[in-house]
Amino acid sequence: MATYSRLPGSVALITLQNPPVNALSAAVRQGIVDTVQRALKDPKVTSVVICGQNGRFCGGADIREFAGPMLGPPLVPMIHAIEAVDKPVVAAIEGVALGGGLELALGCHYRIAHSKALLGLPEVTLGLLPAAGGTQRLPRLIGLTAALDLITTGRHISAAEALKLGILDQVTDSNAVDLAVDFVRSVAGQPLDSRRLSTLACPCPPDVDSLLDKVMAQVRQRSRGALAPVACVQALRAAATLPYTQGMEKERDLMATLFNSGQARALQYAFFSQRVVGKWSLPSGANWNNSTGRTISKAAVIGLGTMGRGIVVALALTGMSVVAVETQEKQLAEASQAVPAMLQREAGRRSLATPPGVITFSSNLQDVSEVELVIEAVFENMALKLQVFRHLASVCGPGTLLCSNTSGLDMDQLAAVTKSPALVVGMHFFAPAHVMKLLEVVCGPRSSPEAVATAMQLGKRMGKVSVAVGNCPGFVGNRMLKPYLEQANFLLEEGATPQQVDEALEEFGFPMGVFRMSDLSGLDVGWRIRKEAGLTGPGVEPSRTRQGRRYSPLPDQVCEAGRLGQKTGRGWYQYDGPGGRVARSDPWVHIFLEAYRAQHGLVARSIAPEEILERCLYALINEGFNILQEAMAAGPEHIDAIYVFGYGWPRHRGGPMFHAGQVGLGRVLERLEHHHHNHPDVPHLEPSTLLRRLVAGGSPPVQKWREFINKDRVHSQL
Ligand SMILES: CCC[C@H](O)CC(=O)SCCNC(=O)CCNC(=O)[C@H](O)C(C)(C)COP(=O)([O-])OP(=O)([O-])OC[C@H]1O[C@@H](n2cnc3c(N)ncnc32)[C@H](O)[C@@H]1OP(=O)([O-])[O-]
Repeated sequence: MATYSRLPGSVALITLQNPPVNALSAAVRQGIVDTVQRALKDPKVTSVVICGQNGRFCGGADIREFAGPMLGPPLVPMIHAIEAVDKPVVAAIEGVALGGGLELALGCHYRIAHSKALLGLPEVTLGLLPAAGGTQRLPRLIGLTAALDLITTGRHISAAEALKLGILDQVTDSNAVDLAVDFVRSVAGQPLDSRRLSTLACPCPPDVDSLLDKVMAQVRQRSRGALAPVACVQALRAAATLPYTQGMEKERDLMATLFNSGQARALQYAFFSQRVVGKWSLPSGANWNNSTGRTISKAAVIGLGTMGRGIVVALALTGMSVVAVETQEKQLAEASQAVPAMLQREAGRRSLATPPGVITFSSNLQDVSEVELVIEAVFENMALKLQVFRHLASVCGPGTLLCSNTSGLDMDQLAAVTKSPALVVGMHFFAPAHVMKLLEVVCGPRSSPEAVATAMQLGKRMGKVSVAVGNCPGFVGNRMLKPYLEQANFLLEEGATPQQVDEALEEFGFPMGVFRMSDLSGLDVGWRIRKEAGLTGPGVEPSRTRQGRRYSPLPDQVCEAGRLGQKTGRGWYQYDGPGGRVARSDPWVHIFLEAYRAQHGLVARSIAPEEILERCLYALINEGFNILQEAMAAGPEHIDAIYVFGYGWPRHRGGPMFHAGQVGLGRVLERLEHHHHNHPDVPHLEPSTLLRRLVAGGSPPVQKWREFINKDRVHSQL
């Protein structure tokens, strides 16, 4: 709703009320229509201020309403009516003016904001465009070039930047509503024609066509198949080339196409998934709402390889002091050079409100005795990690939280060698740890609510999307990756090339296909894990069946040839030299694959991109169903957030589990059955019981899966 009050000096104050972000629900829109009418009709009112309750102007259209029929007054005529009012209307912006919220402000004649306010048109991130006149009014106000940037990226900008761009008329460090009220009194009676943005011409550079073509080309390349950024450019072309009314028609038509697309549904689902995962719970009943985490002010990181260095930076960026420990002198010397530079770069990029914390480098584990939380980030080797945890248990106080950055080892085994297993929890970062948004918080069977809450809160402080997961080999992300990688290798055996597999996945929307990604991460990482698992190495029978199932030794053989990826200048592709970035097809790989197939009597066949996608993605999705059934993830949103934020799953496809729903669960089941029939020695292709159950239950939408999962859970950690 919206409330109306009359202030001294003939000012009407309209306050939007819809906590927590005053989204423009049907009731709020109706409230605005009614109160604006009232202000218009009241002869004693000469000017109007619109603000939002609780220091937040407006977070835009109510996204929850998008799923149902459109009720209440529509936004476009409502904003148009405000613009047409013959009494000055000022938007007093505190907190946020995003999406429809900023569009509402653009319909007002003046905009005044608090210096801490954030503004933006983030609709593109929801698969939409600013369709309440945003694509037509903003370029008329700030020019085509700046509007293209804001609308196609959806980025939030500070009040200072908005002032510079000309979106705001004034910015204040004190109360924006009070200033707006004073201001509107001072402009009452002045002509408003030049303040009605819809009547202005759009300032454009002389070579408008070439600018639009250039931006369109950039957007197409960056968006990896997403429709909304392209539609945003089309709408802005209309703003630059057509009269306002026709521009609005174009905006409406483009919005209609986007609104009904699967991509918009996927992106809105991704928006809510990101928020759902913050609300973690444990089987004990402990959850985000009833558990208190500790506020950490001093932490330590053990191991300063690539991951450890990134973790140190991520922690220091929160303002806490960090003890960075590395026992190998050479590695320590390198890290103490590299880490401060990384910190400085990242702090500069983020323009931090609080200065970064102090980092102390040490080669002595004893130096962590005073910290409140330790993150172990040594080599992925259980014996080594156990040794570190035993040492930590003797050095640290019994109340210290001990965390491991393991990417898949048993957290409970690590907890068992400490004095307080309840204070042991996994914090699985993704490389580079100070940049990547995902954090898997691994809850062992003995992890206390306090330990989980602390890790989740710390993740939030570091700006991560933290997802609580159960303790199983590979946790959630890497466990699902295993069948995906496995299928990619099998496809090479059967006749595909690394390029064909990568192209199919990149066409789907991944920033990099599986082989280019493996070259970037280093092929030795997986090789070491397979050796630890006894799947390869001296004494292991070199057959294509290992541990009772089909196995492809191809990646091991590539490593044995000294090809470890980008770092050695050769892997599944060739590069310009060690550390090179541009992947080129390598004749060596083709000859190697042919020789391998000939040696094993395999006849290469032509493999269509559809089969590549089905085999890789459905195997991964199938493992996701197993994970849900075993309660290693609390819901499909958790898996989807992990894949979107940690594994490059295209956001406009929602995540693997959402994608399965979009394809149709029946279809996924049928194709898995088909591929399992053709490859009975690949257990990962055998459809999960949960998937069968969901299909038998009528393939409910992803939001309803929990009802089936809870009936079906094998054992539960989350
Ligand atoms: C014709 C139409 C044209 C128009 O152009 C279309 C639009 O405007 S599209 C819209 C364009 N606008 C956007 O894209 C802005 C989207 N919103 C944001 O970016 C952030 O929420 C914001 C920065 C505002 C606050 O961040 P923060 O302080 O970290 O807080 P938080 O993020 O944790 O959210 C708190 C709670 O509010 C909920 N909720 C939030 N916004 C909306 C909404 N619009 N609606 C409904 N609900 C919304 C959110 O789900 C959460 O609920 P819960 O049940 O407690 O989990």
